[in-house]
Amino acid sequence: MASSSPEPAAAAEADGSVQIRRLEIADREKGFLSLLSQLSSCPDLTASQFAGCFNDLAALGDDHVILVAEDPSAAPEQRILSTGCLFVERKFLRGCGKVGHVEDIVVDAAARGRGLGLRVVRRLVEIAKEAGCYKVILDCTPELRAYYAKCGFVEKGIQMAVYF
Ligand SMILES: CC(=O)SCCNC(=O)CCNC(=O)[C@H](O)C(C)(C)COP(=O)(O)OP(=O)(O)OC[C@H]1O[C@@H](n2cnc3c(N)ncnc32)[C@H](O)[C@@H]1OP(=O)(O)O
Repeated sequence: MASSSPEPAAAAEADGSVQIRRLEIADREKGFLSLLSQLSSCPDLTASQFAGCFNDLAALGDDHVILVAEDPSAAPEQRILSTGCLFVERKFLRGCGKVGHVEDIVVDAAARGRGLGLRVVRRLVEIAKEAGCYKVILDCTPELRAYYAKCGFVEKGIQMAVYF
């Protein structure tokens, strides 16, 4: 019996055509915001609102890196399969040291379990190391301990927050 073909996203992941790169302004049209809405509240933004936020963040240069994973074979508005962010905090401590903060990691529900989340987080950690950060930290729920352990993180301290 012939085996069924893999889904397009799985095939693109398997043949290496899913590329991880920095966010581009055109990614608004490729499903970037709907992907983020799988993580938290992310109302749609007009092209002008998106461009304003994109340009503000781009002005931070390599201190604010947003990566996306794109499947060029997917429908145009569903090409962004994963994203993650690195914010580099600069300090006086540790001889003007830098700390990397990993934020906003998400993989499209249809593309989970194929190693994309791991690839995005590992790349962000590499970028932080290349930027001279002495550590990389993140906040997550207890359910994600095992996932971030696979990404190379160890549990340290507790998270506290004030929400407005
Ligand atoms: C700092 C933050 O942003 S915290 C917020 C994290 N994001 C979310 O919770 C959004 C919803 N969830 C998702 O988008 C995805 O499920 C993610 C990002 C958590 C994982 O992405 P995926 O691409 O599915 O993970 P990936 O396939 O790379 O898994 C890597 C390894 O971690 C394991 N893993 C993945 N998710 C989990 C989990 N929830 N719990 C335990 N282990 C997990 C996998 O089994 C795999 O292990 P293996 O290499 O031994 O097979």
